[in-house]
Amino acid sequence: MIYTVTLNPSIDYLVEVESFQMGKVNRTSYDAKFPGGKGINVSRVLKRLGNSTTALGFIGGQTGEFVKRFLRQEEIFTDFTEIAGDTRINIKLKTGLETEINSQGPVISKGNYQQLFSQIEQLNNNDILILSGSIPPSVPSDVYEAMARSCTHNGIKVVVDTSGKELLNVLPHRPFLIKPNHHELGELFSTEISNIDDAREYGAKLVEAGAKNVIVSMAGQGAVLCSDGESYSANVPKGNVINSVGAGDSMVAGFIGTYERTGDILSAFRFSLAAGSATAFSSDLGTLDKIEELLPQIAINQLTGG
Ligand SMILES: Nc1ncnc2c1ncn2[C@@H]1O[C@H](COP(=O)(O)OP(=O)(O)OP(=O)(O)O)[C@@H](O)[C@H]1O
Ligand SMILES: O=P(O)(O)OC[C@@]1(O)O[C@H](CO)[C@@H](O)[C@@H]1O
Repeated sequence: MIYTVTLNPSIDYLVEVESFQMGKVNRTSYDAKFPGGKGINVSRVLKRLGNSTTALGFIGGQTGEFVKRFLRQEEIFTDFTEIAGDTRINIKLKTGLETEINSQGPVISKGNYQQLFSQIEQLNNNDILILSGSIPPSVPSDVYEAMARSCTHNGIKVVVDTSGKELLNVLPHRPFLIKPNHHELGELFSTEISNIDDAREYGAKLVEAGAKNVIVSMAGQGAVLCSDGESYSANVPKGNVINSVGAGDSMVAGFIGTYERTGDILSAFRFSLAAGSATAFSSDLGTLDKIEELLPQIAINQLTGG
């Protein structure tokens, strides 16, 4: 079974405003609510690909009920830890530009944290654990490191999609996949990643530091996969970007879902690009039909130099 962990789920409130005026009353031309949080997005895309997942994490209040109901309607298994506070609401404002306002979210008690941690300790070695998204201020900042340590000891594949120190600290525990975008990769090394060669060079450093597979996503410029002495690039398909929320999560889902079905890293990489772009070209997460339509446009090239 694939388990996703979302420490800080959300309702994503998508608001479209034409001719937005700062400091004025604006009226929406479109609005919609979706369950959000990176792990939950990964679960939703994996379901569309035909992979079964259980979504774990902290959930509470009426907003949490909305998230659970929505996931139930999509027939996604959940085993959330119920908390006293309300699941947050994140605003995704589309005005021509995309502006996001992500709330801090509710306080997580020590008891809540221990409850989630003991669920993780019960996973077994056929399972895959996907740890995705920001860590709420009330949760120990080494939570991903601690979960990764516990799982890799038990032979469980761990995927981590986060940034900064939290990402660096999981590397010694040999995560199966990490997926920094090029900005996040640059921040790790205090440099700028502006092309495929830079992404290959610095992605390979993360493999040396312990990651088995590293996908560096570069938005419209494509992506690079580094794994065990080899690296590959892939292009993105052509299309109209209307929503980047969840595009990175869709890449993680596309990679893991395909890897679980085929065991083939390159097919997984190709599918991950198609899934990311299918979401970027849709108002919600990309559908399987959309992903399959985009797949033929994606070519993989082996890169020289590691
Ligand atoms: N201009 C574009 N054309 C086609 N696909 C795109 C474009 N921009 C983003 N994508 C798709 O979205 C994926 C993820 O983009 P990006 O590198 O910005 O990752 P991210 O920062 O993790 O995403 P997110 O916006 O979800 O945080 C890309 O690999 C690609 O598949
Ligand atoms: O605040 P975090 O946890 O960093 O990110 C949360 C979030 O922006 O990430 C998802 C898209 O990747 C959204 O569904 C959600 O609102």
